[in-house]
Amino acid sequence: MRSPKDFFAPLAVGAPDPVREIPALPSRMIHFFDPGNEKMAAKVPDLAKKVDVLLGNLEDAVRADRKEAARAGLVSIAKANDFGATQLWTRVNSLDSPWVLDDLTTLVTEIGDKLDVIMVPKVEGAQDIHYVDRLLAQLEARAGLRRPLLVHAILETASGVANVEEIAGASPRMQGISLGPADLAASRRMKTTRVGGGHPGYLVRTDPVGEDLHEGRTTYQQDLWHYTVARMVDACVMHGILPYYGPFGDIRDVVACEDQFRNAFLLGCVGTWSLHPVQIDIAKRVFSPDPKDVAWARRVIAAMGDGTGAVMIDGKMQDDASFKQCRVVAELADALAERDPELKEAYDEATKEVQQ
Ligand SMILES: CC(=O)SCCNC(=O)CCNC(=O)[C@H](O)C(C)(C)COP(=O)(O)OP(=O)(O)OC[C@H]1O[C@@H](n2cnc3c(N)ncnc32)[C@H](O)[C@@H]1OP(=O)(O)O
Ligand SMILES: O=CC(=O)O
Ligand SMILES: [Mg+2]
Repeated sequence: MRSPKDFFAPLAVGAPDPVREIPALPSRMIHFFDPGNEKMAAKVPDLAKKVDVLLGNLEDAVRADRKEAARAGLVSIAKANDFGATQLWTRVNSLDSPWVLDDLTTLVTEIGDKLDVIMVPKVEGAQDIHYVDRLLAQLEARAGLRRPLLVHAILETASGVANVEEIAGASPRMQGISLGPADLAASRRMKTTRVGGGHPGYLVRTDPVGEDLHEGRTTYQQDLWHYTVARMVDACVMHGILPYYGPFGDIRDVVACEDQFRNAFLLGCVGTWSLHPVQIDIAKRVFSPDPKDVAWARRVIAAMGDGTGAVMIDGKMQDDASFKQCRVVAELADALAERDPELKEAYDEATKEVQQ
């Protein structure tokens, strides 16, 4: 184990100093595209204006015989475009694959100055992050990078879930963790065949009302991902990094997609993945706090002064704890408003209405 004293020392001579704090940049949607797919690649400059994060995906969903085209495509897209405030991430192939070494070597040396975060799939434990950490330091030194690349882990194996706290704290590069429900379901041998979302068979039923065990009993579908998302959020917060929901594969079902995203938002996630352009606006809507909630939060903060004591607002008791919740909402709204003039207007408008 590294000594805490050495945690923020570079892992290779000439590599940049690790960051001490993970920047809380807007990342409501991490938009996946296949950089080797010409149609998708052509949409990237436009999409960059609409999303917080663009992610060039090299792993699953890219055919084995297209891996090299995807990698080369990402290099040329990154070189040809300036994405402004939109972050550029990549998802490399898994650490046991024949492609990952070339993914990391090529991307860091060719476009390391353009990339913000490297997403690592199928992370099993801290050892996987340690491997990537040292390799990135060596490559950063070779490329002469002045800013360290950050690392994002996908939580998609049973052992990854069992080790999630140590993964979250394995390196100062750790930026965040996303739930990977599809691979996680396979790893756990869950009996589902979907990419994220619920399942009608996972339910609870009210007690019987009479002799007939079928009559008058309501069922409620339960969330398959509640435990994992909640555990992931705690691990991330404990280590000062950011939690995300992952993919929702039923592209047509925009309603259930919004529900799944909102559950994750309410539980503490800061964003999600968008797999198709239709999911971008859903993520934006869900992961930007509602103007009414922002107005309420600002009102509570104003009424609470230094944040101690208790006050009554519209019949509801507010104290230090609700003040802190309101600050989470208000600070997120302020950060998003800085980037999005429409949101700023909506938040300020709702705040004015509450003050009148
Ligand atoms: C479990 C996991 O690992 S999830 C993460 C890995 N998976 C992915 O990254 C999947 C990314 N998304 C996709 O590959 C595609 O969206 C698919 C295969 C799901 C659907 O693609 P299509 O059948 O082409 O969808 P559709 O016909 O609705 O697309 C409409 C247009 O949007 C484009 N488009 C679709 N998805 C994307 C995207 N993610 N980014 C940019 N453009 C896209 C299509 O190329 C098409 O362009 P066109 O109008 O010029 O023909
Ligand atoms: O990579 C994502 C997943 O759900 O698997
Ligand atoms: Mg996966």
